[in-house]
Amino acid sequence: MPYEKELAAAKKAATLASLQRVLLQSDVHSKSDKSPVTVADYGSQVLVSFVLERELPSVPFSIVAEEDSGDLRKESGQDTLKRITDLVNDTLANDGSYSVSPLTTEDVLRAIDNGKSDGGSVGRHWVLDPIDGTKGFVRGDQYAIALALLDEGKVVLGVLACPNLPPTSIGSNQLHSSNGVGSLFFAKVGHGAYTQALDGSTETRVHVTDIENPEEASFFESYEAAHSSHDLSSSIAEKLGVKAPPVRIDSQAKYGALSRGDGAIYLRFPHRGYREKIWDHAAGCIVVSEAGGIVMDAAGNPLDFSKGKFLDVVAGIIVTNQKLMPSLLKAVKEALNEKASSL
Ligand SMILES: Nc1ncnc2c1ncn2[C@@H]1O[C@H](COP(=O)(O)O)[C@@H](O)[C@H]1OP(=O)(O)O
Ligand SMILES: [Mg+2]
Ligand SMILES: [Mg+2]
Ligand SMILES: [Mg+2]
Repeated sequence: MPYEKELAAAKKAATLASLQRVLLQSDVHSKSDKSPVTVADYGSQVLVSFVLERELPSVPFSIVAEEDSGDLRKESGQDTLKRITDLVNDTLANDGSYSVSPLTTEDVLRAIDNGKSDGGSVGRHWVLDPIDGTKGFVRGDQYAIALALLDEGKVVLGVLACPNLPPTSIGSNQLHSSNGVGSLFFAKVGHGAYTQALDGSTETRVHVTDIENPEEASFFESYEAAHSSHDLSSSIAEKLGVKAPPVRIDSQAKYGALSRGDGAIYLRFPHRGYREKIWDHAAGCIVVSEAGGIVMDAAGNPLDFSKGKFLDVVAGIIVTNQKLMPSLLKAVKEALNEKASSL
């Protein structure tokens, strides 16, 4: 079966990265674009790179990943580098699947730098967001480890590990895992989307909701208003006739929740000047598509992951089922036109 080994390796990598035990509020640093990064973001990138290299030793290796080692190579980054190295070694030792001598700080820097690839339309590239939704992670809310594989510019498999998303469906007031077990979602092109609890229970196939009436639909959007315009999504929801208030959660956990029918629509309208990255959508996009949903930009184009690390989308990203997409696109067009004429 195509991509079977790769999917098994990706599940193992994302699951291991989700087992890092960290003190949440500590170790938050600011990157040059002012967004936060934590010891766990780096640790997760190291663990995923380590597991993929171990599990797929014969394959040439390319990863397009969010984090880089620049700040950790500076004098001021030495403490953080040491903490990342300890965290990764603790996680590997607790898991026990790999008998290796502890990684050195050099090994850690090298593993982070494996993520330097530019991607593109030729060959195979892994696409990794080691912690997607860092702000959610720091708050103790939703976040995801998001890993996908591109082959000739197309997403062929994706895995989302969501440590704080309960394995049973969420309502708007039950967003947290009550027993501490999170959810894993995975999909391979042409083979459907599946979920299982992050502690390894049996897998079940997932489908997006088959709701046709927008009045029965609920929608997801970013928790952070700085990441996506809440005004625009409420205007779209109103035009469409959605009655329920928005369900705001961080990260690609939104794609996971949508793939199993917890909500019907995901609206994302980043503010002017922000460019979407492939690692923020590749895994979520294949999980939802294989669950029967559709992911498009606000002009109705499919997402193109073949152009390097950026996704050039028109205006925003919208996700829903086949039945609701035509009326959603119409509402989006109207809301965008209104916004343009009011400026
Ligand atoms: N100014 C911004 N606008 C939109 N998205 C952003 C912005 N800054 C960071 N992001 C990224 O948006 C995603 C989270 O979106 P949300 O949780 O709102 O759906 C994350 O990938 C986050 O990066 P990161 O991976 O560093 O957390
Ligand atoms: Mg980040
Ligand atoms: Mg992200
Ligand atoms: Mg991230």
